[in-house]
Amino acid sequence: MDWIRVAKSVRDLTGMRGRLIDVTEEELQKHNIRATVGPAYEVTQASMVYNVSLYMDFHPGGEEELMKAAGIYGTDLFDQIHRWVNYESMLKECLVGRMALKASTALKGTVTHHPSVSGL
Ligand code: HEM
Repeated sequence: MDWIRVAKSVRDLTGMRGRLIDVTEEELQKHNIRATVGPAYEVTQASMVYNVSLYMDFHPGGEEELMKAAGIYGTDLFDQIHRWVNYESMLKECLVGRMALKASTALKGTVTHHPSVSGL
């Protein structure tokens, strides 16, 4: 069966029962391995987070390549290889949520190192 048919036929592909979540940095990093039951997450453009566990076996570039972007912000790698690929449509059923914005992310490298706010 091809990927599109699989994606359409599997009920609750992400295991999230249709719920979308805000994925924290910590949560994303936990999913950097391919688990048999648990998901491997991948982030692409617009900070969407996808569960690519099932797609893994269908990726024309292979599992090893796809796993390079698991658990991290994978957009740059993705774009270097195939900017033209319509991941949004291909992975529609695999969407887990969006990256949660952390207050400290915006401050990283600047205010966080200031002695008066070092507790951040
Ligand atoms: C996250 C979602 C991704 C999707 C939906 C996806 C999808 C695809 C598709 C549709 C192709 C075939 C393109 C064509 O023949 O024109 C492809 C090929 C390929 N992908 Fe991905 N990809 C993803 C991520 C990645 C990442 C992160 C990497 C590398 C780090 C990667 C590496 C490759 C390589 C090397 C090929 C070429 C295989 C070949 O032509 O022999 N892909 N991918």
